[in-house]
Amino acid sequence: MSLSDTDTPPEIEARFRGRRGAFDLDVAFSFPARGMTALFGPSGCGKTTILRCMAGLERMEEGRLVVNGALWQDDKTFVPTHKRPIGYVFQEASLFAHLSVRENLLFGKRRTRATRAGLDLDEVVRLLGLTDLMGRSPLRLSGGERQRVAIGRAILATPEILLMDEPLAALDRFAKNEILPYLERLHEELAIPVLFVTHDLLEAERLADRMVLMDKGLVRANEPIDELLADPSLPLARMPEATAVLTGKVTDIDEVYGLSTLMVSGAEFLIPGNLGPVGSVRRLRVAASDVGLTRSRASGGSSILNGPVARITDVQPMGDFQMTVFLKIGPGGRGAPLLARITRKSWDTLGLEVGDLVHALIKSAALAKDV
Ligand SMILES: Nc1ncnc2c1ncn2[C@@H]1O[C@H](COP(=O)(O)OP(=O)(O)OP(=O)(O)O)[C@@H](O)[C@H]1O
Repeated sequence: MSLSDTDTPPEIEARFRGRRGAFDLDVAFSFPARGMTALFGPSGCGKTTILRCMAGLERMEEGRLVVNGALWQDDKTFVPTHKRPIGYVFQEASLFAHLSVRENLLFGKRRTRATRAGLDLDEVVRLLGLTDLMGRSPLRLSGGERQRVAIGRAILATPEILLMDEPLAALDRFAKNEILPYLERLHEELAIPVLFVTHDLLEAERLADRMVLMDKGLVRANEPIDELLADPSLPLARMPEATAVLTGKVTDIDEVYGLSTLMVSGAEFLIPGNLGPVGSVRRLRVAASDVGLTRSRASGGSSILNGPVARITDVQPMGDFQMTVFLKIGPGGRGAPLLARITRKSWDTLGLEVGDLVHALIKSAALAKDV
């Protein structure tokens, strides 16, 4: 029975075990063959090694890799790199200096296999904003522009999976901010699954649907990003900059007040600015430190527009004086996860307990940051 005969959506299944010098890698994880998955963890935890194993650039003592039902590696099989339909984007774009941007992009396209329909050149050029660069030499591009071309070239080869190894790491913050919106757009429109390595949490929060969290050669967690960031058993929610991501659909634009309504699991949010056409999917990052809690919302008594009902699912001390409160939005407490950072005094004064329903007050300015 082929995968298409079952209800199981296509996925990528990887298992690699072996030693490099003093470093032991022992990972087994799978992720859906759609959307963006971040491979996240501290320096030296094995992220690049995993990507290289997936590309067939390295072969571990034990390995198994299945991509969309096709076996690329097991005890007996090892599909060589040049036969793997992958796109690989490195930290530094390696473009052909003697070719124009257009020729570099078409070089990717020439390798296109006929089996899988992908984006055509015009779509890639539009998505990555390359129109004005097409005739230029890569030597006359900024780092961010070069990286956009490298990503475009990789996509035009219509791979089964796009592997990106810290594609933004070589860029300064300004260039990163310039390229991130293009990647967000790609995220919306690209059918090819992307596995990208990063140790920048902000990148993962903005782009990833899922995160594989690594530590010392092991996978510590592999979950949808919204759940992972707010998982009380993992370290990310305990960091000072702990942040939740909320994904929702734009349901209304109020031109008079300049507010967009975003329908998130469990509540509607009013977001300053025009978030784009009704129906589009948008993501909000909400820092725990931008969320306060109250038991009741006195009518008309607050400038805060967003105070959805949420249930407290867990609480952890953060140092001596603060608490991290874990919430699920909605009266049933089953909606999107959210985090709040409040003082221990407020926790005690309000007499809060796990299981309580509260209002999570979110500053509008905090919601307007990325959009
Ligand atoms: N061929 C090798 N021989 C010896 N040690 C190796 C070899 N390849 C990788 N290592 C070691 O394996 C560990 C994991 O390396 P890897 O590059 O995968 O980490 P990483 O998580 O991608 O790190 P970074 O975020 O710094 O790029 C490191 O300690 C590295 O020194």
